[in-house]
Amino acid sequence: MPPAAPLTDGDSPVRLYTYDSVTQWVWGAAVTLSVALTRTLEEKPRARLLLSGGSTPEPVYTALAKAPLDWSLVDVALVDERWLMPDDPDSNARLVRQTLLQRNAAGARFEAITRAGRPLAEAVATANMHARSPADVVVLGMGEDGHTASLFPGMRDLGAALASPHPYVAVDASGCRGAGPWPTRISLTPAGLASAHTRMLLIRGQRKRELLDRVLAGDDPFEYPARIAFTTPGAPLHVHWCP
Ligand SMILES: O=C1O[C@H](COP(=O)(O)O)[C@@H](O)[C@H](O)[C@H]1O
Repeated sequence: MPPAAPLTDGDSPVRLYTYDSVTQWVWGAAVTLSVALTRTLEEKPRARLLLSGGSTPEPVYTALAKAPLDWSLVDVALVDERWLMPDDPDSNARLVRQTLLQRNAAGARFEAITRAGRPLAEAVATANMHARSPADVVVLGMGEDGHTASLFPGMRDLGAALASPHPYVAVDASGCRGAGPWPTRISLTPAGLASAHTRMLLIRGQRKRELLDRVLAGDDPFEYPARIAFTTPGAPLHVHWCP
């Protein structure tokens, strides 16, 4: 099924695609990602795909796993990770393994950020080393507090993360409700997002639709860090939403 037509015009830094049903949203987003990866592989020997975690993207990743790509040429990495081992049920690595890295996509190369016995600083350094290959396609999410990746409003080191020249940083989101029981995290930064030629934001539900309107009404990332998705110079942001 082809993606729904964007609601915003072609010059806007944000293109909004709305779907009537979850099924349409899943397939619209999955087809868009599959096309973006196919086009990348027409231009480059390998494609680099960065994926968010959380609860929203699961069915899209499951659908994308069926895409008829040469997945052995796709490097899959994470937008962010909680300071949990990659087999922890609450880790973003586990989500990606159980949903995307199946079926046709089982042959993709996956880089988890955390590994048993590896300290936080080393995990960040390794993520930054992998990120020397710039991201091509990035899938972002947005929490109900307006966070994206692991950049939370009110987070004490948010300024440093936003200004970092490095693609990944360690963050301490203690006291940020949206971080749940996992305050220590590793996050993509605007510097890490900038290279991607395809940026997608996957959101569902009326609350996030209303939040999106507030996010799009300004440009201060300290209020809503999700604004980096469209204020970071580079590619336009494709927002895929359904009720
Ligand atoms: O904690 C996280 O939350 C966001 C949003 O997740 P959702 O459950 O509201 O969809 C996610 O994008 C991020 O990768 C994750 O670490």
